[in-house]
Amino acid sequence: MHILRGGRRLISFSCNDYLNLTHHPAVKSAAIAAINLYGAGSGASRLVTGNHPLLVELEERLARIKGTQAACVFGSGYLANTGIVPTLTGAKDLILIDELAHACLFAGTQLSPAKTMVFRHNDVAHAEAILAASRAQYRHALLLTDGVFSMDGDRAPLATLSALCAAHDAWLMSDDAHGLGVIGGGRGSVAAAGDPPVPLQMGTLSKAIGGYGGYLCASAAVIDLMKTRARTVIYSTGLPPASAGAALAALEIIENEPELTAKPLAKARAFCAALGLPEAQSPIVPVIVGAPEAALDASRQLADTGFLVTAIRPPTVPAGTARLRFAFTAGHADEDVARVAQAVRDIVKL
Ligand SMILES: Cc1ncc(COP(=O)(O)O)c(C=O)c1O
Repeated sequence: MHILRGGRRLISFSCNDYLNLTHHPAVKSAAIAAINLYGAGSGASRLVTGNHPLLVELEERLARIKGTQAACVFGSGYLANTGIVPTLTGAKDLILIDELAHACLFAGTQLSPAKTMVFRHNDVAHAEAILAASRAQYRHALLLTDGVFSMDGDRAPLATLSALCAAHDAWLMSDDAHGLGVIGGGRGSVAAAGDPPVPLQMGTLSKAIGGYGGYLCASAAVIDLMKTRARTVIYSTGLPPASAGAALAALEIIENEPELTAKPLAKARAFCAALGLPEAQSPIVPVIVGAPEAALDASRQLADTGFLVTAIRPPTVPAGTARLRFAFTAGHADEDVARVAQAVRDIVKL
């Protein structure tokens, strides 16, 4: 939560370590124990000799939390998305993707020969219009969305998208990188949406889980396909034991400490209430400033006040929407949330 920058100790509102598990004693001990037992690295692709028992345990646990038949762990969230999308789609298929979906979902579409069409952000009617006009010309259709959008903090309408996909015989895939551990009682964005059918639930172990790695939770048939076909599984070294061990310990905490998992969203909501912003839907709150220089300047001024809040600029976000991106964690003191809100009020014209 604290970061040393240029010799100064700043309170960070820019870290995705929502539950502060990167430094949790049980998580660190589990990583050390995994190294002691299985070594520092996995030594090879999982298909060769890199498939240590902790990965299997982790997959079982992720599948249980997400309520799917099975799961596949990848080296990272980026590797997951760039592996999953081209494994599921071919030249005769159609991909629909939300315009604000994460860069690595777009990277996945670039690795697929399928036709890709972009729908307006969270605009189910636009996605429906595309499916109504085009679905029949393609073999399979895959709709891609973030569950929680990483730069805006809003959530996808997963229940409506699920119904849309069912009506048009399309697969729905959600990226829950910023949902697991912090919404839906800790189970993520699908749970928060009331558990609608979402057959492909991807995520990362690098944010609320506090470590590193990616995953897909899905049916046993899809997971078998990933483990035998996804290039980022087959041709990449298995996740190191320490990361798997740490993730298992983190998930144990997430499943057993609902009051902890509720905190980041509560802090984000207190911040929004203090500034008169719309209620936060996740621990991520953007304060849109507009011009890139203005965002950089506001970030510098906040640093002078003792807060690290990174400016996010195009091309990461659309032109004209440069912003301060706040990420709230369980460990942020209520006084610091109030103080940073006051600083924003002083620095940014809202
Ligand atoms: C929505 C989303 N998906 C995927 C990723 C990539 O995950 P990883 O950092 O594990 O590669 C990120 C961020 O890093 C993200 O914000």
